[in-house]
Amino acid sequence: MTQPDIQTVKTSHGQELKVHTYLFINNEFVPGNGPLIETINPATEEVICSVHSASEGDVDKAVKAATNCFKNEWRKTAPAKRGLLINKLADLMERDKDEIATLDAMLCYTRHEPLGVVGAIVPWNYPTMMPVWKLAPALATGNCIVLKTSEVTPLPLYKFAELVVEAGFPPGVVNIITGYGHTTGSYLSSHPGVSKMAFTGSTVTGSKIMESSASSNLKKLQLELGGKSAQIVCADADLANAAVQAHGGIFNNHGQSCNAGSRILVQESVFDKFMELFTAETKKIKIGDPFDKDTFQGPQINKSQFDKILNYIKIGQEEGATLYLGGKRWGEKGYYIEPTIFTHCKRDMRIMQEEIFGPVVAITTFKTVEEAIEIANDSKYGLAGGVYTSNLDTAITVSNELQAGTVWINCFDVFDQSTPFGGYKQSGFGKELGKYALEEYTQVKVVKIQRGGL
Ligand SMILES: NC(=O)C1=CN([C@@H]2O[C@H](COP(=O)(O)OP(=O)(O)OC[C@H]3O[C@@H](n4cnc5c(N)ncnc54)[C@H](O)[C@@H]3O)[C@@H](O)[C@H]2O)C=CC1
Ligand code: BAL
Repeated sequence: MTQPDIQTVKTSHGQELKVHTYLFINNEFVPGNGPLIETINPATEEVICSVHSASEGDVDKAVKAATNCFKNEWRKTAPAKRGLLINKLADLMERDKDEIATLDAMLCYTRHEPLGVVGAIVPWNYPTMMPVWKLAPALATGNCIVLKTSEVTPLPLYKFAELVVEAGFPPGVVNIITGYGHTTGSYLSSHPGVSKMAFTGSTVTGSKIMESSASSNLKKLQLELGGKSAQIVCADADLANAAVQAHGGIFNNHGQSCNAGSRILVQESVFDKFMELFTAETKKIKIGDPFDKDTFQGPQINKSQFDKILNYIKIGQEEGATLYLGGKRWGEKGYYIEPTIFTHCKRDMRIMQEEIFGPVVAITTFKTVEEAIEIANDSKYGLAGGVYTSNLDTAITVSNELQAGTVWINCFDVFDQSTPFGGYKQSGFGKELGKYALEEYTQVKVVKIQRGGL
């Protein structure tokens, strides 16, 4: 026989309280379908009461209630109204504080503590910047770090290591190692002495690191993974600006950026004009020696990336996209690839879905902003996105609706160390930069003190 929701219980001081023992779903106390769970008074070892537990069906009900409310109401409720409700709840808690305090502890505070030894694994595309994005918040919050550079670009970090010594850091605070991913990287991410892994690289490797974390010691994780970011060019945009920004958005660092705007969606009515401006911008690219100050585009990082990119260019042609510009090796020596533009791309083509990580952009058209949002979100990735428009409503609608961790408006690839960066969906989780990064490298301890005993 099921017990009533409200039970009268006695505290160890003999005080009588009425407590709920049912589940709270959709603002109602409802009986749970799991077994009853006894609440034990740890001071007396006596049963205070039994509470209902949730079966899988109850969990489904609670998730469904939260999902419905999130979609249809709470997400759209004005922050001011949310504030009023939260304030009202606070007033009610204050009114009933004695009762709540009896059921809880009395004096309570939190401490943000370092995690201990942080492991970091970085890629080759920004060999100094990616490590620094991890080192700075890790050290500032009191952690020590073991950082594995990419086996392809170890050198800058060893120069950095010299500066660590010169600056006077105690030995052991910063440790930098190099090695292959499947050996050194895998060992580091499985190491029981490491409390957290911070990783930037491919989504495939990110999921391996998640497995290593799960099977070793449940390390806290921060994963900054791949991307296939969309740049949406609306008909009302300043097209000259859009062409310049979208160009940098894809071709900066030869396309070797996780946030590269490698899909460009152009509103049908301005397609020809945009292509004229964008192509003119692309043709200005000076390819050559990376040490020459006029060079915009140097070689790709290595033969394997070079081959991979050329293979994607072949795939794009085979899939029926129009090769509008470039598409070949540049020169005869070095891993140079011509800046390459595909047009008439279909959203399910591999060049629209997969991270190429090279100077290759896939362009398609759209009729309405709603359609552009749908195409942009049709990706397993969600790192970044952009919209070019002169309409504030459009800018706000697109930035609200894009499933991406960063949205640029009338610009692209703009970074600032005070604003956080990180992905949605399979672009990973956790934030780098800004104060959010500090949270990634700390754990919060709650201290509750029973007053009177001290
Ligand atoms: N989103 C981003 O920032 C990056 C994305 N990529 C994508 O990944 C593709 C392949 O490039 P890769 O250099 O092979 O990327 P990757 O993700 O395999 O390598 C990045 C880092 O992870 C390490 N690593 C590899 N396997 C590991 C494992 N099993 N356990 C622990 N660490 C491991 C590597 O040694 C390197 O330090 C690129 O074409 C590009 O599409 C690559 C680099 C950065
Ligand atoms: N563009 C900076 C972040 C990255 O590509 O990894």
